[in-house]
Amino acid sequence: MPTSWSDSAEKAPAGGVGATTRASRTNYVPPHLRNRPPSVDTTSAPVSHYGAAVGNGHQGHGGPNPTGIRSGGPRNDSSGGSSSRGGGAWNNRNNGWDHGRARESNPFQDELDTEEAFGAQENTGINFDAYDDIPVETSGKDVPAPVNTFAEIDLGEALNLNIRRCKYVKPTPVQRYAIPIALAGRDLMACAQTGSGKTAAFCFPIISGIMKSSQSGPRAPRVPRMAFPLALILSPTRELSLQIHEEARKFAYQTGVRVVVAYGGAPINLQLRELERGVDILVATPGRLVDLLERARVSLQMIRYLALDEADRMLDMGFEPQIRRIVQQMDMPPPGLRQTMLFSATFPKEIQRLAADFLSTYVFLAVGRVGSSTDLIVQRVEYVLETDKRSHLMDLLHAQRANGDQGKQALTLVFVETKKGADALEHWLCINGFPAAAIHGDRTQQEREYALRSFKSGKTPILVATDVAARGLDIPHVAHVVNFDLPNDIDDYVHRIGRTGRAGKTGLATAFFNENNSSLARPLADLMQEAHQEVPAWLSRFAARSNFGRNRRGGGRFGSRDFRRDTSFNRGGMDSYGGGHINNGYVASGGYSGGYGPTTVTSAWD
Ligand SMILES: Nc1ncnc2c1ncn2[C@@H]1O[C@H](COP(=O)(O)OP(=O)(O)OP(=O)(O)O)[C@@H](O)[C@H]1O
Repeated sequence: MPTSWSDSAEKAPAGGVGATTRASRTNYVPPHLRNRPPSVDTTSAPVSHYGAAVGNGHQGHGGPNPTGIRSGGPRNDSSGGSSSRGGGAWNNRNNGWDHGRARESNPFQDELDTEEAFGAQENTGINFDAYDDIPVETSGKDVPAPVNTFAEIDLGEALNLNIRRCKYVKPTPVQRYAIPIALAGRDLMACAQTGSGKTAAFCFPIISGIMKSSQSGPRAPRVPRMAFPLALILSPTRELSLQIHEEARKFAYQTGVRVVVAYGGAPINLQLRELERGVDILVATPGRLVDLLERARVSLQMIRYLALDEADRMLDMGFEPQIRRIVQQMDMPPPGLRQTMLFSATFPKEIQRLAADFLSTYVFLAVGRVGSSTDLIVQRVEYVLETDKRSHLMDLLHAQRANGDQGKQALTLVFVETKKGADALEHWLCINGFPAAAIHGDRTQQEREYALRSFKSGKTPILVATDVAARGLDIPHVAHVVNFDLPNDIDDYVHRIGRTGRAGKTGLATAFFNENNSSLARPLADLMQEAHQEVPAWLSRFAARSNFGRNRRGGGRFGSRDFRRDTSFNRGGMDSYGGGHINNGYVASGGYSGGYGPTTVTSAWD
């Protein structure tokens, strides 16, 4: 085992300039140098500022490494790396890639700006003590063993350096399990609690896989103005796609793997231009991707990795037809020929059943909630009549302000049911002296992004949101989530409160409950109990009266359980299910039940 992962990354300078020239770096041939005729190359092998040797005469491709040829298809990009601001002219052999990388904008800069805005830099590392007793369950055939450190995984030096730049010292539980599974080429359905690092869990293997396979794989056809990404990451909202893109750019910084984002509400021409410059990993929302496919500007025939973030949401009634279209009815290779990874904090069994269509002999991974990060969120439920909600919220905000919690560092996210309700509450808060912004599907994309920026920076420390902001968004310093209107579905509640208490930090979630929320009483009481929260007596009485939602989540200690464990399912026979394994002393109960109703599609979702 290597001494320490940190040891190796530590020695590299922060900017990467002058970093090592070790062979692992030379394998990857950046997009714009692939499939070029051998004629114009230099005879020497200049070493790039970043350690990647380029311009060697071998077959006209990069590097002194004789195997450093990637046949993965034409990449008309000049910028190199993942930045949209990369430079250099296309086919600029002498300084193209190197030059492009040198000009790759630093994706870590925005983070520095945010840290500055919030004053003293916080420890951004995960509080790993909070994860020590986390139950983990895997099922499927021949599940690869988990790792304890990044050092145990061969992710490649450039990626390791970026992990260190991200200040990730140890992998989170989902990363410990998911990364080796994905690196082994296995399909994966992973259910892990909110804020536990799922993005990196699917990005690392994709980036590493693309880097390592640069010398193998089939050639993409040469079709003018058509992009052939190797990996596709789909997410349900524009903001989440943007966030994944930002994260992936950091992980891919100076690796030569180029990440492009395409999402609705933004000018398509800019996105087309980015695609024309070459793309290895495409992060997209389904609607915009369908548009690009219909315009024949993107082909999925080279896809080797497909990741669905918030996969249960992507496969519910709202998105499923579009996802089927993209994954099954276009030119994407079928399961088995591509690697598919589905991630979410919640995975209803109906959705698991649907998802199985997209997977081949997959591993199911569940990282439990009890004794895990959801415990970091203190959950309170208060009985509040509809007519009293505003004054109740005002009391909360005044108390926060009096306690000094509403300082620059404490952000409050308030969830409401409707877009109109969001507008009205934002207005009311502002005229009552609480700077607020709002985000929902009727706002223009510019307005949405502005609201999010203003919230993140602390300029408007309150954000009123519909469910468009419920999933995936990783906003540091959100100290309080208020469910002004509770959702109808307990899984939506899980995602909403997960906007606080992220990466091992603590958070507070307050819900306003009244008769209108009766159907949520039982699953909410169950969830709170599981997470060791105090359940008010009146809520238990509501729950006892209610027949709704019994075992709604069906996951017991986990966000969900592998539906293949159901006896009914097993009778049907599925050869890919190879039994299960539970860690940390938790024993499989076996007897969990389904009971999921149809997934609710909230009106406010974009
Ligand atoms: N190994 C790690 N060490 C320290 N911080 C990490 C690590 N992995 C991820 N993080 C940080 O944890 C935070 C949450 O990660 P991420 O957004 O991927 O969570 P998630 O599981 O996708 O959450 P959600 O279910 O809400 O989408 C991010 O700020 C990320 O940078």
